Amino acid sequence: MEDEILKVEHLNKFYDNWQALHDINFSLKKGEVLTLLGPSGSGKSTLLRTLNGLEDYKDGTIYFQENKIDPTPKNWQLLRQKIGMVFQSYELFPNLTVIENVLLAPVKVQKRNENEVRKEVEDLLARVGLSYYLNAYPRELSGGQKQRVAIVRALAMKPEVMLLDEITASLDPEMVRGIEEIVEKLSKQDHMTMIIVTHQMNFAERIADEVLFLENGKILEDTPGAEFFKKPQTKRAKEFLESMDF
Ligand SMILES: Nc1ncnc2c1ncn2[C@@H]1O[C@H](COP(=O)(O)OP(=O)(O)OP(=O)(O)O)[C@@H](O)[C@H]1O
Repeated sequence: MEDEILKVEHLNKFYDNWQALHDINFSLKKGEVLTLLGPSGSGKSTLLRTLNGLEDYKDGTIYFQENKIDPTPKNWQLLRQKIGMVFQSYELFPNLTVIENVLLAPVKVQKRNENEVRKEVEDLLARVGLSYYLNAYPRELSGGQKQRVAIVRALAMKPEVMLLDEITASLDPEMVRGIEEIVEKLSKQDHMTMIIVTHQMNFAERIADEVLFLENGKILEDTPGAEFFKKPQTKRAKEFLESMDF
């Protein structure tokens, strides 16, 4: 399909002998935001991590821009330049400053010109309100600021798609909204293609073009966001939304 960035067909994932993901199928088009919802332990993080090569899978096929991924470590290393990921726990290097954290991959991995990248990332850091913190260390930042750095670090690679794994889950409530606004702008203004795992239902409703509802490692629903939050198709999804006070 034209403009298809990611496609997953019949993906099965095991942890030892236990099956964590069952026959996962979906596709993601350029500019689209897919949100993974479901109860704790339903396999959302596992699926996201599999799409970034952080988890192996037993069978099934993942396509990136219509090319079948040969899931070798070397291929995933290359693909991580195109498939950016942001984690709940920031994963910043504690011994590097903000600007050093952000410049590391574009300069050392992508071998791009440092001055050129520096200009770009300074603009990105300004956009998220971090101009005064270029030379600060992660320990000097709040959780919300650290997460902004992590988002900019992923963006600095100019990825085709971003995977966001519960990126507001460790933040104080007053920080959550600021991060959500950054992600919403990324979608609405920059048309960034994203897959988002979140427990914030209001945010998911605002941002999701499509919702995958998972339970026990299976996709129970694949529904447009506008429909899912008004009228989920399955009883389980309805109960889930009620349990989230939605
Ligand atoms: N490294 C691992 N080894 C073994 N089992 C794992 C591992 N990681 C996750 N699991 C199991 O896989 C299942 C899915 O976990 P996963 O973290 O993907 O769920 P989730 O939907 O993201 O949950 P949450 O909303 O609580 O983050 C759970 O039963 C979990 O215990």
